[in-house]
Amino acid sequence: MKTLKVALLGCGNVGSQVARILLEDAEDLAARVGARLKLAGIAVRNPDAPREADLPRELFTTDAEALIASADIVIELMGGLEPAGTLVRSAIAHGAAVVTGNKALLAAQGHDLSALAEEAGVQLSYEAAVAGAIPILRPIAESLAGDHITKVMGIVNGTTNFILDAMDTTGAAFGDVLAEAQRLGYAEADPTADVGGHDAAAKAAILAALSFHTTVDAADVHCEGITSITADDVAAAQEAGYVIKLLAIAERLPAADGSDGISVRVHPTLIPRLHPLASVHGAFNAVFVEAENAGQLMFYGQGAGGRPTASAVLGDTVALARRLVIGGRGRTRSHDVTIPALPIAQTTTSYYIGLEAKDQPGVLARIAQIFAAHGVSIETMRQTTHPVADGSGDSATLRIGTHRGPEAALAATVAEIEQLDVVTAVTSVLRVEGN
Ligand SMILES: NC(=O)C1=CN([C@@H]2O[C@H](COP(=O)(O)OP(=O)(O)OC[C@H]3O[C@@H](n4cnc5c(N)ncnc54)[C@H](O)[C@@H]3O)[C@@H](O)[C@H]2O)C=CC1
Ligand SMILES: N[C@@H](CC=O)C(=O)O
Ligand code: NA
Repeated sequence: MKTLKVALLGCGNVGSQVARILLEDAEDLAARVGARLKLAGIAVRNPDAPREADLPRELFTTDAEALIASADIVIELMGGLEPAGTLVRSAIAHGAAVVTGNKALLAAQGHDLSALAEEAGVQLSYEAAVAGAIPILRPIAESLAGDHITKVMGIVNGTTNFILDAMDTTGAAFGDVLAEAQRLGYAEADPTADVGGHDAAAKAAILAALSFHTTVDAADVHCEGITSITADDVAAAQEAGYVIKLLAIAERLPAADGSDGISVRVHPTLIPRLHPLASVHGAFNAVFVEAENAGQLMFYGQGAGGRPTASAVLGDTVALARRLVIGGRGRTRSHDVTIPALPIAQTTTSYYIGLEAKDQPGVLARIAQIFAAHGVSIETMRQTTHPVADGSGDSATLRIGTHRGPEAALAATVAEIEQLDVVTAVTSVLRVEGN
């Protein structure tokens, strides 16, 4: 039986599990591939660092380039742009097939790397980069290749879902839950990538590029994280029958001139508690895909963590190893159309607004007039009154839900309401999906 040499770059949460599976399941993998997958070495910064899995010391090296030079398959699980980018390019130049879970690298340089791989006739696979263990990129790129995807919407960051879910179900504090997500291996090396929405934005860019057969610049993804979400926001959402989730949304929309555009965005979103995405708990992820002929599809599973992510890495490795056994050129994704990215102002959504106003006659009418002036229709309004701490009278807490409208009109409405002398604070503005 033929032997394919595998070089592993990085041995952290995911890499250590990939190494373990390659060693423990060697016989099964050989039977599935039709060739032995020999773990030739593991490149790390410190070969003597303690590892999750019990791995032979002689596999470790600090010389990644030497390892790559003799490999048939290179698995990059270091993370970050450099040296990962240079090493992936080096692997492609050597004619090795590449598997990576590095969404930051793919969102920033995926187009160039795919073009290089295409030119070199080598395979580049990255199922682990989006929604961990969930098979989502292969279904989009292959199973739905004969359809037209119109929208992709999902929970694609395990860390933030873990945090928001704990805030919603146990009232836990943000910082404590983040520390737990780090301990469980869900968070990125720098967790601001998670809580700031950038990890989800990188995944949204990858999803949009594959779904719409185009190039998506990570800078074109509108990105808001969850750092400003408070326990009050969570409680107000609960009261109104919603749950707050960080959603990544990519959709095809008509641009202002009537041509086609795509909107790619990540932001905290209210969704009704009966919506299927509301029941995605912990570090689980779920992605909705809408296609012209297939209709609605939903993919659900573990989006983070060493073992689940290693499953996706091994799936890619087996698939491309099978291709190496059969022979022939590999095929990576192709971008054959350019669709402009639309600014967030050109999307359509609905808002749920929380504000504090003076409890005086005429206040509601003034607020309602501003909505009307911008053509924004109010769907629900709730008011509770409470005394102001300094004894100067009563304050009204207002929660206003709107019908769907252009984002630009909704944002202008909020900006004008903030200027009203009777409004003491706009406490939260969240978009709503799934109504
Ligand atoms: N942890 C997770 O749940 C998921 C992670 N990913 C992605 O998989 C990749 C790996 O993630 P983790 O295993 O969680 O990261 P990690 O931080 O636990 O492990 C990274 C490994 O790479 C090594 N490394 C980093 N820079 C290096 C350098 N310059 N030279 C040699 N070795 C170097 C580190 O020593 C460590 O062994 C990242 O791109 C991440 O975004 C993707 C999906 C899920
Ligand atoms: N940090 C990421 C890991 C998986 O991609 C997450 O929390 O989802
Ligand atoms: Na995946």
